[in-house]
Amino acid sequence: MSSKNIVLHVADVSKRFGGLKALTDVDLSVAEGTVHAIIGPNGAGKSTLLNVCIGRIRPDQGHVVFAGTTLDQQRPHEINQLGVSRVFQTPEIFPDLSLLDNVMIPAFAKRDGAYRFHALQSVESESEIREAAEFHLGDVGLLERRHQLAGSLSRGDKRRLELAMCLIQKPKLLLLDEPTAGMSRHDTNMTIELLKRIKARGMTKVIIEHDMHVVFSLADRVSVLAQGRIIADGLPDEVRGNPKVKEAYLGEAHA
Ligand SMILES: Nc1ncnc2c1ncn2[C@@H]1O[C@H](COP(=O)(O)OP(=O)(O)OP(=O)(O)O)[C@@H](O)[C@H]1O
Repeated sequence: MSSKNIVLHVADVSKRFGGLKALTDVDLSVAEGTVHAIIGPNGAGKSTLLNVCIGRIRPDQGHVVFAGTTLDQQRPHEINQLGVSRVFQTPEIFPDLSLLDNVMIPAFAKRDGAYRFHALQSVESESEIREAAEFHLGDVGLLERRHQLAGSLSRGDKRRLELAMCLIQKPKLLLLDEPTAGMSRHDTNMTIELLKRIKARGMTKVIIEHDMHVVFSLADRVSVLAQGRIIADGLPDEVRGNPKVKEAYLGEAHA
């Protein structure tokens, strides 16, 4: 690991679901300003690990430390307020509200600590938030559709909307669970370009991704999970050539 500041440290985390060991002794360090990809076959524990990082799942053992704060007792909205945002596999949007309202709500939440739409803010700050929402809708290519209802979007567009909902919070750490799932190749490439632009803004990202084109276009470092354990961790080219990684994926192909 480089000498850069570690912004996220997963230390010795284990999680069982009944008899199933979803995560076993997982250690992971994410350096500030980098894109860290987590890859692995289906059922490897990637989403569980992400959910541990945002406080949705409590580990049976181990800790997660974000920017010097141990997250053991923190609830999801408190972790969000510390500067962690996430894009889920299934977009969590407000289908009956416009795209613009969807992107404005998390900005109020970040500031006020709750999902209140008309909170105690002045009209001026509301107009600033609207401007920021329009900027981030532009970021994800949805500005022209800002007055449309979010429920009318395709699955790929809902994921881009959710990304804008994260970006407006200006997170220190952005966690992305398969950000290009359900997208056409064109939209996938647009998302890669967008994530590269965000990288230039210095935001640290952890990305779970099945699409190796996305992983190798973006990642500075790759960790590989298989059956709940980290089996490889390193630079993308090192991981690509690792025989254990090939075996884990071949095992899946032959399953
Ligand atoms: N809430 C739960 N209760 C019981 N088992 C669960 C739960 N969540 C996940 N699992 C199991 O834990 C294991 C890891 O699941 P997880 O979703 O973290 O894997 P993944 O690597 O994200 O898979 P995929 O790539 O298919 O999304 C799987 O065997 C899954 O069935």
